[in-house]
Amino acid sequence: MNAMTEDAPKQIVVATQGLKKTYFGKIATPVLHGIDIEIRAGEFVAIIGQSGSGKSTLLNILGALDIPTEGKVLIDGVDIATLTEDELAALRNRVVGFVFQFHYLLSELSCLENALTPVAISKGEATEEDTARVIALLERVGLGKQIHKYPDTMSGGQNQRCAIIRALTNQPKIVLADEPTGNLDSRSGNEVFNIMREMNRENGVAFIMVTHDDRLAQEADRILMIEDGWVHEVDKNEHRMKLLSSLKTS
Ligand SMILES: Nc1ncnc2c1ncn2[C@@H]1O[C@H](COP(=O)(O)OP(=O)(O)OP(=O)(O)O)[C@@H](O)[C@H]1O
Repeated sequence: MNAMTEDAPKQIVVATQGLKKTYFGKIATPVLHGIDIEIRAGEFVAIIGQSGSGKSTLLNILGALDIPTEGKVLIDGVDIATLTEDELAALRNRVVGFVFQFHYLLSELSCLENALTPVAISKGEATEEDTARVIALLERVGLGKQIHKYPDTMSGGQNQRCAIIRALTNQPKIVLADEPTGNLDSRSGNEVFNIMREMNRENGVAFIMVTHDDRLAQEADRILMIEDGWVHEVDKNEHRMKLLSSLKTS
């Protein structure tokens, strides 16, 4: 590889331009006022901000689970407003993986069957190759002995690790994780985070993670903060200093 290709900026996998979101209920709630962000292949980005600031709203829009009131969302270079419902569902299934605070594994399926569901949805049936690949991923995250177990016989951390592999099964370009460690004790939370970071580094999948945990945010490549409806990039050195002083006083 020559220096030019090494320095070439990575592909933008998700971007927003002038993104606004208002919820219209009895009263209108403006949440996002005009967001321009770009996330590149292989980046690990943390989204932080106070409760109610709009983190989940932004993440849901980035994954095309919700639509903006104004502005553009480009997923893998495609302006999603130009797609039909079916095209959007196909793009989402091919390019985006999701991890939520609660694992949402299906209780009647084993760990392996749960992890294979995105393949089953896109292809109808998993091939032997798919199954072997997903078993290898489950083994990679320490679930080799759990593959035939059901969610209610696995720990919270094991279920969340299975949910992460499910998000990676279709070899997406982006994984969106909404407080993936929020329901776990700190040890399991750290394990789950480390697995996401390893998967990000090994497979070059971009991760966008909403978190309330400033220690985990500090481990990301970039930190974006939502404040008063706007997003700004947080200087990681300043964030580290604040984190250290809060740890000293706590
Ligand atoms: N479906 C909805 N209808 C109306 N208002 C909504 C809806 N969903 C979210 N909101 C409001 O939008 C704002 C942002 O919510 P959002 O869940 O995105 O915040 P958040 O930063 O993820 O919060 P938290 O950290 O508590 O999970 C909040 O004021 C919330 O009450």
